[in-house]
Amino acid sequence: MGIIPTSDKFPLLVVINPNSGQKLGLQIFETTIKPALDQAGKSFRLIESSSQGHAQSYFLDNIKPILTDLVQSLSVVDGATSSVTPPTSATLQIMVIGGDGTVHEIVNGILQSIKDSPFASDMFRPKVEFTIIPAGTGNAISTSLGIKDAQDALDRFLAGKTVPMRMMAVSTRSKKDFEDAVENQWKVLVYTVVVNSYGLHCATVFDAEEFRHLGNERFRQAAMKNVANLKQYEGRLDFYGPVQSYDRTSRMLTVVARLDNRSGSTLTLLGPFTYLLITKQASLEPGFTPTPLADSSDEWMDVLAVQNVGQSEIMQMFDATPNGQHIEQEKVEYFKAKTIELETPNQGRLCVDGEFLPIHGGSEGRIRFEIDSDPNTQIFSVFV
Ligand SMILES: Nc1ncnc2c1ncn2[C@@H]1O[C@H](COP(=O)(O)OP(=O)(O)OP(=O)(O)O)[C@@H](O)[C@H]1O
Repeated sequence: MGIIPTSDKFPLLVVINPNSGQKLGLQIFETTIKPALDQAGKSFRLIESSSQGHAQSYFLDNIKPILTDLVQSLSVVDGATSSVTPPTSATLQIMVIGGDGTVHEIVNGILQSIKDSPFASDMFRPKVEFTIIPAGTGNAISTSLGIKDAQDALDRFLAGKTVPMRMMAVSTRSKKDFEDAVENQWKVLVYTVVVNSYGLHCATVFDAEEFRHLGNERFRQAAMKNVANLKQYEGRLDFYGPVQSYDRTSRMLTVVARLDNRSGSTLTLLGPFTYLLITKQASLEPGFTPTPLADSSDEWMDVLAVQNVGQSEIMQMFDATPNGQHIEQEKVEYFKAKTIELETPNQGRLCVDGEFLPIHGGSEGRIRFEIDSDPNTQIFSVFV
């Protein structure tokens, strides 16, 4: 199913998740978004997600025909020879009325479809510009960009300035590739735009599903449940290549490792971890800024690590997260890195943008996190 442009401008794709957050997506569209788009003369096509995974499968199935139509609408026809010159790039605009989970699904649907295909190559590479109308629960991406509400997001879209929205690639190795020591054995399982977590945060997100009816409060309820029954999560974190660390004395990031040396790790944290985040966003919800130095556009992943602490240290950390002051606390470690591997001795669970991945344990079950630098996947930007 393709899209026939209704004008010389290709339509904006408006993806609504009616189930996000307080379920206000359709109302926000009708009262705030549609009148403004109509007034601006901006044509659009509405895509309403009907179930979990629908936005991802929609883009997996439809992004190639959509890009084909987009390219056709931009191709230049030579009047004399009738030859057609297709563009080497094309910009697709997607407005999401929903939360981070919907953005995550769209990104993964698009990349699953076009990666390693002629739709993302040196000959042709699309650009995808997101406008995120915050209608979810956490709205981490919007909150981190300082977007206050739907009207603010809309105003930024109409103003037209974008910045790159970089992703993290989460990879594993198959048992066979690991045993055969196959070169380039890492396979990307998923791309994440918000956060990968292990330990207390992951357990909290997992348990928060049962409190979904409580809105944002569900994370607090689930966190308190897990703090009351605090566990330590065994594992080691190996950093490769350049690493920066937050230095509490100078209150600055300092270089720990400069080399892009992939032969050995440049820093190791031996755990066990109470709390571990690897993220691209400063805030995960309004009033919760665990990685205040994160920038969704830069070439780093921000790491917040708290190793083997008790309830009082964790509560002290939570108390200081609204303004990011927890990074001054002794037990809180903060890094910026480009390639990280997590190895756990036993099976475990990883949270990737609100979804869950099993960790198989042992060195063959290592999970790699990388700030993705492939130009064929770094195609996303966001209006700011
Ligand atoms: N029509 C639908 N009914 C039920 N669930 C849906 C529907 N459409 C999408 N979903 C699922 O809703 C989930 C949550 O979506 P989303 O992330 O947009 O909102 P949120 O969880 O409230 O916000 P945030 O991720 O910002 O905290 C996603 O996993 C998505 O797959």
